[in-house]
Amino acid sequence: MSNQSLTIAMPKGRIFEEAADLLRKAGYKLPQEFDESRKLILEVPEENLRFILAKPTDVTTYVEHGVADAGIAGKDVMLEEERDVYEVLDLKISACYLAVAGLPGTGMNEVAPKVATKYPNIASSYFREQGEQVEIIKLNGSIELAPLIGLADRIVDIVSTGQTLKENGLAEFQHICDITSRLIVNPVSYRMKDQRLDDLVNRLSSIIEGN
Ligand SMILES: Nc1ncnc2c1ncn2[C@@H]1O[C@H](COP(=O)(O)OP(=O)(O)OP(=O)(O)O)[C@@H](O)[C@H]1O
Ligand SMILES: O=P(O)(O)OC[C@H]1O[C@H](OP(=O)(O)OP(=O)(O)O)[C@H](O)[C@@H]1O
Repeated sequence: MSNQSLTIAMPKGRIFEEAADLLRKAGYKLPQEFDESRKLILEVPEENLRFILAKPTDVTTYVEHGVADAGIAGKDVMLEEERDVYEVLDLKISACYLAVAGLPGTGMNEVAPKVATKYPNIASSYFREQGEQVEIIKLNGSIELAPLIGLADRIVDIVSTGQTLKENGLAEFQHICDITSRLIVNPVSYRMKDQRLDDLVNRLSSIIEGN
């Protein structure tokens, strides 16, 4: 197989552990330093492989610009950003879903309905498809605060265990879509480094299918 160099963008944060585990099971020698150090670029010279560690929402940027050949990103980020990258494999890790939630027993304000979210594009297309005209308010975190404090009637946010909704006394109204992490590839790398990327996909696929 060709020994072209390969750069893979890895998400920091909650996806990291499952993604690293999957790559290690697929035989990629992620240095142990990865789990402990603050270093952001780690080389595996014997495999001509380099990993970069990025914020989950920035992985798509590195891959779209071609400074990383491949990366791991949540489907939520892919749907929100519509980047020019190929989504080549469902890694079936970091499962969660996007939902509409709000205060139980409340409807939307009939005159000026407001929806708070970290995902303005996903939220506006969802409500457009439902035939509802809403004002979208972009937040960057603690989305569940919005209905509690009177900023919005509804939120669109990630639900995983449901604990955050429960502890804040919110109800889930609609399930929008299921989310898992995906392997994404830069379109030029896909052509130029096809053997190495096929190998990556095949090795990861056999682990995912065996899980
Ligand atoms: N409970 C959850 N909350 C948020 N994201 C989740 C959850 N469970 C799985 N995910 C997936 O993990 C991805 C990364 O999560 P998140 O954006 O919270 O990253 P982080 O690095 O942990 O936090 P931050 O981006 O604030 O640094 C999401 O895009 C989503 O696909
Ligand atoms: O269903 P659960 O298991 O409770 O998980 C869902 C929560 O986790 C995420 O928030 P995160 O922890 O990323 O914090 P944030 O508010 O800063 O986005 C998400 O935005 C929800 O608030």
